[in-house]
Amino acid sequence: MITTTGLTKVYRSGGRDVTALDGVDLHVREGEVYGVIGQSGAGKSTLIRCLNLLERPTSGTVTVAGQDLTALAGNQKRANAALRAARSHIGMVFQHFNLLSSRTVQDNVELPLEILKVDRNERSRKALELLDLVGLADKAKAYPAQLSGGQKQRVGIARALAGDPKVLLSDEATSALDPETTRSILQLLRDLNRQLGLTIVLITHEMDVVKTICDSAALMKNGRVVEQGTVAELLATPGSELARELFPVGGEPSTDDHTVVDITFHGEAATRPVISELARTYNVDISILGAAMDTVGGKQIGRMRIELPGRFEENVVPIGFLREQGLQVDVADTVNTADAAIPAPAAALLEEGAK
Ligand SMILES: Nc1ncnc2c1ncn2[C@@H]1O[C@H](COP(=O)(O)OP(=O)(O)OP(=O)(O)O)[C@@H](O)[C@H]1O
Repeated sequence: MITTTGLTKVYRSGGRDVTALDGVDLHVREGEVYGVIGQSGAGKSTLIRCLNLLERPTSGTVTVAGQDLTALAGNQKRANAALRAARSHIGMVFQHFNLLSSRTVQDNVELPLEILKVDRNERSRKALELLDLVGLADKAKAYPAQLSGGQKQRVGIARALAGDPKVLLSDEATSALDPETTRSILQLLRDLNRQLGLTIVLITHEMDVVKTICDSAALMKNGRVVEQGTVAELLATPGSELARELFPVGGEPSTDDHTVVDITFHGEAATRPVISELARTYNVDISILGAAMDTVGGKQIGRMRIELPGRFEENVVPIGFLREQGLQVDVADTVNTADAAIPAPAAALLEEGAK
């Protein structure tokens, strides 16, 4: 639904160039909720603003629903009209709602339809339908100042849906809201995604948001996407920073003379009793140091940190067994760095063990 290739944005600021986006290749599938996460200054806002050409990229392309928006962006009147038409199929929700205080809730939702020159009766019908969809049918005549933060964001979402968008972009839509209201807005976004088949790209700095509603995620650092994929793919990627943040497992190893292993369960492997099989097959005592299980997109996913007696060299075969079960297995390099990917020599030994 959305593809960017080599997307680059350089700002000229105070006589020097700031590269906010540095060759971003993004792939968002139709109907998914896609989270972009990263620290302040990573380039998230710039990216989302480039997706609907609110910000004009310095180079690279943005294609939404098969249409190359960057090709439409020109200075001629016709190009602008084409871009406006394409943009009407991309809704946007903002952190601070951006409602007009002098307009009623209904009139705020009608605004994009006025710009699209939809007639008065149709505008009114559509706005009331959308307010009903976001649970605010009784607030049509209220003014933004009379609403709570969560209600304001519901109006912002209804307004974003006015042009029947295929894509909804959300720029930190829940950052200004308390945890309870955040949950209800995320639930609303999830419901809209399912009911309307809406593709949603949301940017956030909160891992919990990604965990609650995202099917896929990308991690941004210094204007680059350093990891991206479905949650299951990320979990299956050795050393994935996103996977580690999504499913942190704590637990300190007891002594140096043990091997600490982080196991990621997803798909069919999540439902099999692999730990007890391991203990029985190899007659080994296993300590569980930490674990986190969750349901993501209706599938059980989790991580577990276990400790096996003996050094790594003595555990090559049991670890090989775990990998044969289709589990993602990361062996701690040394004590307290158990989240590290399998170190190269260890990986070589594991392959030996598997033979
Ligand atoms: N209009 C601008 N002019 C100059 N530099 C800018 C402009 N907008 C953003 N930048 C710079 O581009 C980089 C990326 O900023 P951006 O706002 O996209 O990051 P972000 O990840 O969204 O951060 P935050 O979470 O704090 O909003 C930063 O170094 C920022 O200072």
